[in-house]
Amino acid sequence: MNPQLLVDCIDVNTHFGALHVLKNVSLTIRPGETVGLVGESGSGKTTLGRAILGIGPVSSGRILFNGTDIAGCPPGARAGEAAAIQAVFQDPYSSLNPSMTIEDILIEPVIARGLASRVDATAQVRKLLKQVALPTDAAQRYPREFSGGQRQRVAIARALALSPRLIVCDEPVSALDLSTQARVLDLFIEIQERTGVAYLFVSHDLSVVRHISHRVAVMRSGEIVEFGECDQVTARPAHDYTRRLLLAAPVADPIRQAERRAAFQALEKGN
Ligand SMILES: Nc1ncnc2c1ncn2[C@@H]1O[C@H](COP(=O)(O)OP(=O)(O)OP(=O)(O)O)[C@@H](O)[C@H]1O
Repeated sequence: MNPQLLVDCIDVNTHFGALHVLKNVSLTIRPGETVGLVGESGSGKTTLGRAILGIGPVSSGRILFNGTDIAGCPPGARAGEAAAIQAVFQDPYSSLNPSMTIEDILIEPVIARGLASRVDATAQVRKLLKQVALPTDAAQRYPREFSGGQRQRVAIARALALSPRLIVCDEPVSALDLSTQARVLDLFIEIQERTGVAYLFVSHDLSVVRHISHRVAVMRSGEIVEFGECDQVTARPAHDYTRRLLLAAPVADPIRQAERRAAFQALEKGN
């Protein structure tokens, strides 16, 4: 075991019936690091994220979390810190229960695990809302009263409620408009700087991954074909498939790219 690693996936395989989806996948995540996971639709990114979360199957291989093998172990059966691997998914509209107030959404994971009394958990809500830059009066409101970007902030706050060491972020900004994407990405970075949480950041969008990742893994047909420092992989890719992904990104949607650059530039100027 390497003590410098938070997550160490070793030769992970997943089959869905006859379909061999993950093929000897090895990938590491260091404490406080963001690893971007890119690849075309159907390449197996979500399957790997779900395996790490304990909500998807593993046929063989090991997933070490802080040295403990958690492969095939559902979240409820995970001991200690491994219980606190959290997730933020793509769709902020369907991932929040519409009949619950934001306060109830935020305290539910804490109460469900018996980690705090309702009174203590409620006291945490204000802090969580502040962490994601939502007003404290949001607590008594319902998801329908918020925009997509605000709902994704609620989903991030819910993930933070258990003080996780890792959040699996599966396309967490894909459903948002471009300026909201930039602001939510900025929030992910700010939270990481403050808390030291690590992210596995799954996206088909290389410009998003480039903005947020320390290292990038490229997945093709269930295999990691390239894994390295973000600058290295995106500026000097070693694999043809990565080069094709990089070439495809700006050409496929030049207007989106220009808008995104403008949004990031505005962010960098503090607008
Ligand atoms: N529960 C399941 N049962 C059967 N096949 C599945 C299941 N989940 C995923 N698959 C298949 O596994 C393959 C990989 O899917 P996965 O969702 O991991 O890809 P992805 O890279 O995340 O794609 P996308 O970017 O479109 O979300 C696909 O062929 C998919 O149809």
